[in-house]
Amino acid sequence: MSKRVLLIDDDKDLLKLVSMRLKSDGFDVASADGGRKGLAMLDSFQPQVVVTDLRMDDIDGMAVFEYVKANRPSLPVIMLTAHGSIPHALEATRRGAFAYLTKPFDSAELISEINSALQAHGDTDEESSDGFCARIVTRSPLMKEVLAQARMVARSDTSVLIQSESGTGKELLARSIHDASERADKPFLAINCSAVPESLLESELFGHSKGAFTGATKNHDGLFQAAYGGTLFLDEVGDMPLGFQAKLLRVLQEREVRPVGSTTSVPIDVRIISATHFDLEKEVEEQNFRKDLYYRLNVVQLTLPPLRERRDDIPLLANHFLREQAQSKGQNPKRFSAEALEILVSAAWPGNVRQLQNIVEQTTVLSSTQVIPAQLVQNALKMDSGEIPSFAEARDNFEREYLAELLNITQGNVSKASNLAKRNRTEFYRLLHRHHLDPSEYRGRRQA
Ligand SMILES: Nc1ncnc2c1ncn2[C@@H]1O[C@H](COP(=O)(O)OP(=O)(O)OP(=O)(O)O)[C@@H](O)[C@H]1O
Repeated sequence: MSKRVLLIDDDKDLLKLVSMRLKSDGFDVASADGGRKGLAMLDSFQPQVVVTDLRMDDIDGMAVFEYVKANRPSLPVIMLTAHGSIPHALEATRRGAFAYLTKPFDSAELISEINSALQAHGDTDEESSDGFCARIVTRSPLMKEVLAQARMVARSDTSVLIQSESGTGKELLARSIHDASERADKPFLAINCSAVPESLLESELFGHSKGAFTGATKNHDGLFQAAYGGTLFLDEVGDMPLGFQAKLLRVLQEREVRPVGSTTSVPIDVRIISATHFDLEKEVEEQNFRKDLYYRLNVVQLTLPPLRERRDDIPLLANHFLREQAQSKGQNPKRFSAEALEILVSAAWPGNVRQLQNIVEQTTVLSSTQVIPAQLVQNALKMDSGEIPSFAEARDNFEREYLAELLNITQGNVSKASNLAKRNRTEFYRLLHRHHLDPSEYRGRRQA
């Protein structure tokens, strides 16, 4: 596929000449004879490199660069400058422009800079063709398929369930769907159902009225009300306690909430996007998740592939995070050595994109040179490689050990064990089932 170059220069002759030269070299070129026209072509043409003259009458090259930097931070910009404006071009490269060339320049020189820019920026599209999910960096066909589905559902009000491994970008996708929907100018609010204790979920989501419980000193809008007109993202919905699932279902069916302690209901207007790293269908089969709620949440299901199934994205994402980090610190981006990149590309990535982001952050901070060496990457991956479980894994491990200990103490007596845990028997059985613990194996055992 030809690489797309957007050429902006108010010198029409030069525009024609350079455009011909780039086209004969296989580039797909769009040209604009002014900054304003150039910016207007960003969305329709989706360039992979922008080449812009610095001095122009309407919007100058510096303003073009600033606009691109703010709106398409990963799109490289090459500045063309006349001799007198070199200081401005230097300033632009200091602020993140990829390179500058002084007029008159040799076309071969420009082509070489364009190729370097493409290489340094992952040599690929960072966005899907219509600008949907501008923040989602990918070149993976698997991802593009998911994004195409997401783009279609964004337009409707359908409930979406995103079922994928931790760190694959579920929240980012949910936010992108919201941004591409008609609800974009209303709030996008998120709640992590596994991080909020059951006793607080109701007031967090539905709100409470003054005096509803000790400490409720004034009326409080829940997230359903606060997100009115917008989108509510229920993260880790698979962790929602069964008892609460029935309440949520009722709210979704009746499209109104009654804040805790209130006698009146309030209408709601939210789109629900939920996410889980569990196989929710299996949870339904094992009666850990309500079937009726599952069907209500899972009108459309999207699945993000784990990073190990889209290794082509790794250099792209690594460069993206390097640039993001440099930008936040107002520095020039560092880069990975070729060997370091190879290690990144072949790593296992159990924590997916979030883990890659952490590794990039760690190694950038620790590298004393602009080029991050392979050894640093290797060390960071080793340290990250599993002695420390993820929060979800640690919680699962704790639950399993806790339940096993209760069975051990009570020698497999489920009534006693559920009493100790202050859970009813049915729920306790479900927990045992989820962790594949069989009480009969503990009967008659001497306490360990
Ligand atoms: N394709 C991508 N392009 C750019 N950034 C990404 C991409 N995928 C994920 N990220 C970034 O990686 C981090 C993790 O993503 P996110 O929180 O959306 O994942 P998640 O699946 O919701 O994670 P968890 O399961 O841990 O809640 C975020 O900082 C997000 O911006």
